[in-house]
Amino acid sequence: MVLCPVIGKLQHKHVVLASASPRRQEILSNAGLRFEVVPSRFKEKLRKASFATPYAYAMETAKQKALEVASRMHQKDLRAPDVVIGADTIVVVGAVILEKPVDKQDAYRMLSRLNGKEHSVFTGVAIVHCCSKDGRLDTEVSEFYEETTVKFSELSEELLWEYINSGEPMDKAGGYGIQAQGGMLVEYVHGDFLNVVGFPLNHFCKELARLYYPPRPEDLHRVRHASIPAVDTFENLSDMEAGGSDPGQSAEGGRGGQQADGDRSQAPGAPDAALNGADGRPPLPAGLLELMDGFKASKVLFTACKLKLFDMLKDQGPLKAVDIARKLNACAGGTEWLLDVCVALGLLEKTHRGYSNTEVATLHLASDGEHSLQGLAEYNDAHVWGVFTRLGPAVQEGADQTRGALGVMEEEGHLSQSREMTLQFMRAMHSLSKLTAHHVATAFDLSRFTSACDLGGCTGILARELAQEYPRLQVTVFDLPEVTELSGGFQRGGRQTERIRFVPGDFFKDNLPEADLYVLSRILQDWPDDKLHKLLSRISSSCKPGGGLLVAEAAAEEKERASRRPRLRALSAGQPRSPDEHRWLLQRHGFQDVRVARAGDLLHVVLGTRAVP
Ligand SMILES: Cc1cn([C@@H]2O[C@H](COP(=O)(O)OP(=O)(O)OP(=O)(O)O)[C@@H](O)[C@H]2O)c(=O)[nH]c1=O
Repeated sequence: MVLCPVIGKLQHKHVVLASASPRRQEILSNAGLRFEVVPSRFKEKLRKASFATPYAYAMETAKQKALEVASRMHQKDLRAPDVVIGADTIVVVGAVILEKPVDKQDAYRMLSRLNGKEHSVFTGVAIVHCCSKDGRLDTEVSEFYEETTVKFSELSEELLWEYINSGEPMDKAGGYGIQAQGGMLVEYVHGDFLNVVGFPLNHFCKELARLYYPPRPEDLHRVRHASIPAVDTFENLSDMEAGGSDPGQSAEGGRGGQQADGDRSQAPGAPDAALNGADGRPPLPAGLLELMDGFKASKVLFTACKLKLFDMLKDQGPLKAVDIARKLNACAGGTEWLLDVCVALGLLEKTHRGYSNTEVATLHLASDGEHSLQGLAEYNDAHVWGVFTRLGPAVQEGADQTRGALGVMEEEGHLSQSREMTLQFMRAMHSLSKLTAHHVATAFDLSRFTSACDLGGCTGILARELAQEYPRLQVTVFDLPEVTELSGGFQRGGRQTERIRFVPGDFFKDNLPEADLYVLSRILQDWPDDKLHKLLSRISSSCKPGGGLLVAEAAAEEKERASRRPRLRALSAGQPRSPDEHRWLLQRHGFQDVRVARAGDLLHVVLGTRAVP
């Protein structure tokens, strides 16, 4: 019996599972799918370091597995199957990717790494639609991934070896099988269990639904409308009809989809195949409509954050609209309207019990979480929003282009503002740095340094990460007095904070604190060339031969420089520089052995060693 109608869509197709994994076969046949098994011969040997994220690696491996089977079958019979499914499961702990152990020692190394800790299990899936044209194989690939968090209990050596000797770990990523005896090692699982076992069935069905059941405009859920005049054009349905409001996608950025970099919105001119009329009319310009409405979605997000909606639902959800309105002291109709739009944007979920946060909202939009981006939302609403309303005049009148079309930076730094504005800016930087600090601190091995000075280190998030990562390191955070004065409010306890001190000063005017390693994280892009050279030359004079300079900036490889996020940021903060430009800048200021590394999805990091002058 096929429970899920979308699986039925594959019933009359020749479907091939390009996998030798008995678990994948079982999961898919239990779901009612009929398929042939043709294990892939693709060797899992892609260079992991060349992928920005572990899931990009898993998706690419899954794709290559499926494509290898499709082309082998096509070569053999000059006929390809209709659909080939490939999958790859990896276990990720810290920055390390674990696949299947090669022997018992390897299994022991893997299980010891996982012992007592949380890790992620990613399965990348590729669904390849094949068709033979004039003896040639044409393929269309849809790919996605699913992440599940698993925590292992503290396990004794004896138990680990007993488990290894059972033989179970050997054909399983990370060296364990959660569905069998390995389940005894696991304290908790967050997310799709079957994803850990080897195949994310639920996400697979959603992907099939996306492919086989494109939404008809009349089926799309209309947002009920109370009266909030500034954004009332929501009623015209363009968000919905444009297909821009798939909850999981809009809120979670890079999850799933064809692109691994998170920038998966459709290009404005690209036709939306799902809505393309067969009657010769031009296709609906879905990407364009989505662009036109982008500002409304941002404002909804900012407003909900400002009302502390996500905090309320984190602690008290699910709640009915009337109760939320009462607690907010707001109009019931307007509140319900806002809540429904948040549901459409993937920020909230609605059930018969009321509204509750989605996972992404609890993680990133409640104010107290370790990964909260509330500060960034608040700053964008209070400051950046207003700046962008001046884009038209700025373009016409011509602002200082090296500082971005908007030329928003003040002469001597953007913090010469009110205390509240400074705090808002600090909260925004704090939110963002929490996402990136670990990647910056670990992009290179910095253990040879014993003292570091983070110039413009703001609330000390990166300093904390450095101190945590390098137990010998003393870290100075050097920032403007108005910043260091307020930084106390951002400190959390912890042993490493004893090795962090805050020193007030202006890096253009005051003596820089002594250090073996100077750090500039997201500083250089804010300054025009003259200021940048002044700053680098001051660092170069303070840095002793053998000392280091670490620069972290927005990832701006050539191909990414044309992409959306850096371009938009460039409007208010100037053009991002590429890793090669940073390498050249460091060399020009007396640093040698300059190395470049990627730090997570958002930044690249450059490290140079001060040469003897
Ligand atoms: C974490 C975990 C993994 N696995 C198995 O680990 C293999 C991963 O390896 P792969 O490279 O993705 O697949 P494969 O087995 O080599 O098959 P193929 O698709 O032919 O490459 C798959 O089997 C999965 O079930 C479990 O059975 N239970 C678990 O808890």
